[in-house]
Amino acid sequence: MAPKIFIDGEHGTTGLQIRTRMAGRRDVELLSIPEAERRNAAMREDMLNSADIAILCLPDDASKEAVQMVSANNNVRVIDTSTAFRVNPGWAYGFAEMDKEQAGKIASARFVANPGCYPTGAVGLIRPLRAAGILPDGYPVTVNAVSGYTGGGKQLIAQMENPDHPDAISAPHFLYGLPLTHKHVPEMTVHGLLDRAPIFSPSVGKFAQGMIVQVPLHLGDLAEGTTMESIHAALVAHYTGQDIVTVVPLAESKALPRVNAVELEGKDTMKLFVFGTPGGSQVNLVALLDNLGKGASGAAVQNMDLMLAS
Ligand SMILES: NC(=O)C1=CN([C@@H]2O[C@H](COP(=O)(O)OP(=O)(O)OC[C@H]3O[C@@H](n4cnc5c(N)ncnc54)[C@H](OP(=O)(O)O)[C@@H]3O)[C@@H](O)[C@H]2O)C=CC1
Ligand SMILES: CC(=O)N[C@@H](CCC(=O)OP(=O)(O)O)C(=O)O
Repeated sequence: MAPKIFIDGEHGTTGLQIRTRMAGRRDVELLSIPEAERRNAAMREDMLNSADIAILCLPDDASKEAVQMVSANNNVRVIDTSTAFRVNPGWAYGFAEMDKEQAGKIASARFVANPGCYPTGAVGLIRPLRAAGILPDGYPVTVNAVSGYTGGGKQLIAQMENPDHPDAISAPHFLYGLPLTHKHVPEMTVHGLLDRAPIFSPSVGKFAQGMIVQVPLHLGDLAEGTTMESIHAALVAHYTGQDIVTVVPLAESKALPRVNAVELEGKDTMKLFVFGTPGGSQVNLVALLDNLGKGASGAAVQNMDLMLAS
């Protein structure tokens, strides 16, 4: 019998994209409730408890409520796409490429926390350098990023796409998270293996799907002898053996005049770049992804497949 999958929040931005990715799959049975009943708690509870894997695509509070609904039912495994459980030690962090053991941890977990879009890029760049001893304790890491506006879900999509919306946003690019307390900072700190919280400055551009995450570094403040080439080599070594996270060759990066935020739109992969001048004193590490691909729905389906294979 095909395993049953229920996407709670299937009519939202992340849920819809998971459904699209699952369309035509015969190896799973999708459980569904009509859009008009999406907030019907009794129906959701029934579906959640009928599923082999429940994928939660809900705001944090609704996710916590859904987890309560299945907590006593050991037959249901959960993938949560919200921020609610990402630094909870009882949950496996759903970034399969972050360590060699992570895919196995996800595969055998009952509870998997899908990473945030920005942390996917930031952790993807930072963690290998911490693990290799290149990024020392106390380094003042900064993370600057731009996201497609679908990252803000249905509400931000309406504000960006509908000029008649009462809170319409006309800016082609805006900074937010200005108090520097974005909800992704704890996740970047914990899974980036940082001992000091990074300064995180997010922004949104007038494009639907895509993301650039930047981590600029001063080489002189890293482990002795660190160069642009040794950072690149550490990233290559970390991501060898899989094909979802690609480290772009230095010669290829050097030839690029610009990085296009929407290059990976619709794809579930992530590209990492090391920019700078050979022999120079600074580098800029860049992650390129689709906020709804490797940053959300693509990662959720990847995690579901790992769990189904176990
Ligand atoms: N968009 C993105 O790029 C990313 C999103 N995420 C996370 O994924 C989750 C979903 O976000 P996203 O898809 O963007 O959000 P959306 O607002 O687009 O969709 C959320 C869906 O959940 C429904 N919902 C809200 N509250 C409840 C409730 N109490 N009970 C049942 N259903 C409810 C909404 O219904 P209604 O229409 O009635 O509000 C809507 O269908 C969030 O936790 C978000 O942080 C993670 C990574 C990236
Ligand atoms: C553009 C935009 O608004 N992005 C969202 C993050 C999207 C994401 O990763 O979602 P989680 O809420 O699941 O972490 C934000 O900054 O809150």
